[in-house]
Amino acid sequence: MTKIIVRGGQRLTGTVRVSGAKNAVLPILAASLLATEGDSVICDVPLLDDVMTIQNVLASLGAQITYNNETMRVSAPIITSFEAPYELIRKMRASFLVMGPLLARIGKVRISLPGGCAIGTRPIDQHLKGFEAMGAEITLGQGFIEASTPTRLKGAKIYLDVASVGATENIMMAAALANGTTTIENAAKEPEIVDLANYINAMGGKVRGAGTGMIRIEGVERLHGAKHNVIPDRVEAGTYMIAAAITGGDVFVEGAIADHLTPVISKLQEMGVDIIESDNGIRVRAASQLKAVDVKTLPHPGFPTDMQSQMMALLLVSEGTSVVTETVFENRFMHVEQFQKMNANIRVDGRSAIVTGGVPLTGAKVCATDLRAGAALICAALRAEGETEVTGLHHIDRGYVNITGKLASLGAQIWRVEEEAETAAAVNAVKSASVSEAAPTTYKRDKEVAVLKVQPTWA
Ligand SMILES: CC(=O)N[C@H]1[C@@H](OP(=O)(O)OP(=O)(O)OC[C@H]2O[C@@H](n3ccc(=O)[nH]c3=O)[C@H](O)[C@@H]2O)O[C@H](CO)[C@@H](O)[C@@H]1O
Ligand SMILES: C=C(OP(=O)(O)O)C(=O)O
Repeated sequence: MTKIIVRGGQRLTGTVRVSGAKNAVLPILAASLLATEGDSVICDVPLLDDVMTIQNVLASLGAQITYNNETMRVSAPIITSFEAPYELIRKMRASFLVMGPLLARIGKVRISLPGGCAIGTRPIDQHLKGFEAMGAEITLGQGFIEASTPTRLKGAKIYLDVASVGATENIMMAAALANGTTTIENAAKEPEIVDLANYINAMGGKVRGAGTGMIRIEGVERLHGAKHNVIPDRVEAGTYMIAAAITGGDVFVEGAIADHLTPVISKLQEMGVDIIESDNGIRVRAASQLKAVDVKTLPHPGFPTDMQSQMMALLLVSEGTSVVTETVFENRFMHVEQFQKMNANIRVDGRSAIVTGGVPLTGAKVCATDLRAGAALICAALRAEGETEVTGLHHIDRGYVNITGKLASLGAQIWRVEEEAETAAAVNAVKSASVSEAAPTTYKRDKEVAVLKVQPTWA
């Protein structure tokens, strides 16, 4: 079985560079479907399994895509299908974000209910409510959603019952080409929403207020391709900050934007970690003895749920008792059972986990139950006595570029063992190579000859 092996006890030092943000690049690539003319050139695109999945989704809909040197070029003058392939949509939550662009661009879409990390029921009612308010007719059945609109979508006033990141993004993209103005109230405020709005505006869109709870989108008739640099991944940055702190290390997280990490930084400071912010990154210096703190996850600018499990790893080695409360997803404590295999003292009580810190962690065989759980287990393993084997790597590969190589460069004793020796050579070469060395890849649809142009019904 493919696994990561960590031998704990090394203090991390040095510099680690943060890649482009997964949760920003995925909606941005979906939004590139909105451009009827010109190529989009997206820079700082991380080499992640989720990025491969979204580019395959785009290719299946008719987009032409190349990827080289962390730059993805997307051209979608013709949309050839209104049906997003089930086997891709079920892999990843963000693939559902093609629904808004397809509805806006061609007025028709058939898509399955999305997959993604199994951290809760993750309904999509707020996305659908938004599209319906804009005039889409939606039918659901047998795990599929079909939506269509006989005319261009209409601008609407939409209030989200929950400040959903995905619903805000999907509606924002649909509204960009709608007839009239859309307002999204109780919109999500995450930095990834702002990045998407900046990209849509670079394409000729008119989005105002992104980053606040009220976003106003004036629809335009057409959008064009644009060049855009993806923001650095705040969750990846936060993960390396925790990795540094848990080993009592001294690490410069290059590219991390402190403004995007305010709640994480402030919790680390409360625990006694020294944080030095600068224009091009964040330096993390940790004492060997840290204090317990309570943490409650909330939508941005609250403490991010995507950092909850990594923070729990750090609390395991801090003096005192902490209460970690998860309010965003109802099933995001699956890492607790895995931590317990490493001798952690944690008790779950409803939406809270009570962590008794300071108990020595020991290496164990553990499994990544979701993406961030996997990262958190690696963090804990860096501190644990002895060797830890982490399996379930398909989760980690969705969201971390070369995590073993990056941690090893900081002095961690960590390596990846592939299932079969032959695949090891190939996979490691791709994962560890700087992306600039990777050959450009062109993704094309299988049936290039049978191009079916899907015209909007109102064209
Ligand atoms: C690809 C991506 O960007 N993923 C992120 C995105 O996921 P995602 O966009 O799926 O998360 P949401 O913000 O939509 O979910 C937040 C909460 O709202 C609920 N909800 C959501 C939509 C809806 O229609 N109805 C509803 O009830 C969800 O079940 C959840 O309890 O934001 C999450 C919250 O910061 C992060 O953990 C994910 O990493
Ligand atoms: C939950 C996450 O991703 P997704 O929404 O794609 O499942 C995550 O990035 O931590």
